[in-house]
Amino acid sequence: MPVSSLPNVREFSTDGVVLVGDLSQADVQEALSDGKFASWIYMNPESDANFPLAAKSALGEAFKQVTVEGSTLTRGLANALTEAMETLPRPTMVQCSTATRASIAYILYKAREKKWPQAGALQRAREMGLKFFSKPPLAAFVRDSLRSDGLIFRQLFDTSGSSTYTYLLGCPITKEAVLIDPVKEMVERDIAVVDGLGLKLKYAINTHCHADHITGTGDLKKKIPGLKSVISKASLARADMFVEHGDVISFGADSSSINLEVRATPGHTDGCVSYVCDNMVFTGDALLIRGCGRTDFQGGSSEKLFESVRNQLFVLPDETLVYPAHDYQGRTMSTIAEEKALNPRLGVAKTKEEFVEIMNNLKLDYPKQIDKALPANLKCGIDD
Ligand SMILES: N[C@@H](CCC(=O)N[C@@H](CSS)C(=O)NCC(=O)O)C(=O)O
Repeated sequence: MPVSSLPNVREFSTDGVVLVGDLSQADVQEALSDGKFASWIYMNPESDANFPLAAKSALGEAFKQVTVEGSTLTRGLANALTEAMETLPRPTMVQCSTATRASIAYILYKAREKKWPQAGALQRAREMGLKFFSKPPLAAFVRDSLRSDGLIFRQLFDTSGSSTYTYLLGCPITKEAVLIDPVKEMVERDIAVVDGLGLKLKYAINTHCHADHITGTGDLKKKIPGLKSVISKASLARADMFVEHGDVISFGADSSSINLEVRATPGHTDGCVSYVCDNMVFTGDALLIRGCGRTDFQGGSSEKLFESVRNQLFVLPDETLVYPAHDYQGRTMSTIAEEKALNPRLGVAKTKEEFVEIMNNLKLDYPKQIDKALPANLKCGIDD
């Protein structure tokens, strides 16, 4: 009998992982035949009537029983499941009553392997149709397990005039930290916040080559030896490290590293990227609160921006927190659900044609600092 005919079966052949529900003893024997499975994880207690005794006897150390039920849903359990998935030989069978809890083991393992932040992992789990979403306590367990425990986070505002938000993210264990979109005029403030929290800056990251202010990256690099600047390759700006869609910037402790997933979100400029971290997305000027970045200079394209927001940002879980690079009305954050419903330019009710029409008629003044900001930012914020 092929594995595909087992009850509630879900095969991830490239990972050598099969998720399955309760099996008859005959199915267990069949699954073990010809060495089809080199390891097995069973998620019900040993007392369960369907306990696959034959698998335990045949596989010895490669058989792991890990009870996944209400009272055991802790970070310790998530770590044990992930470790079992990482270390057991392939192919491995992951079994529970209906393959619902088994899907938890799979997403925890894939998120660690691919360094997906929580929001990115949950998006992919949804796209894969993993069954744990059908049980709210299990979905909550997965969400909590994928959070970056104790992540340090500060939102800092440019009071010198550009209304830019700079974001500080830090690891509570190693104290490594990154700044997203620092502003030249606010560098002393940023350093004071970093020092005050006992953090060590590793990366100064830009979402794009800004036109309205000079990045603080160059000055930060002068003051903090070893600090690396980061920007997208497509921005054509100077930096120590270039990122592209799909890259992950990691910092913090190995065991619980903090991951920033890079998503290309061109349209405001061709080199715009957004960074997904934990349950947040830092959207730069691609998606603003109830708005979006203008598309009338720096290679801007309304069509591209529409695709970027719809295909890279609105696919994130609804509860993902949106942190933009600017707000001109004192708003600090939004969510993907809010922007999908309420963004007057590109909420889901708007077509691409309507969006392009809106963008063609914004009639915004050019940013006051554009003539000095653009050349400086192409050189990592060095103003000469
Ligand atoms: N008045 C400001 C510039 C305001 C502006 O154009 N903001 C940009 C982002 S910075 S290039 C934008 O895309 N705005 C979209 C919008 O709808 O406001 C200045 O002079 O700096």
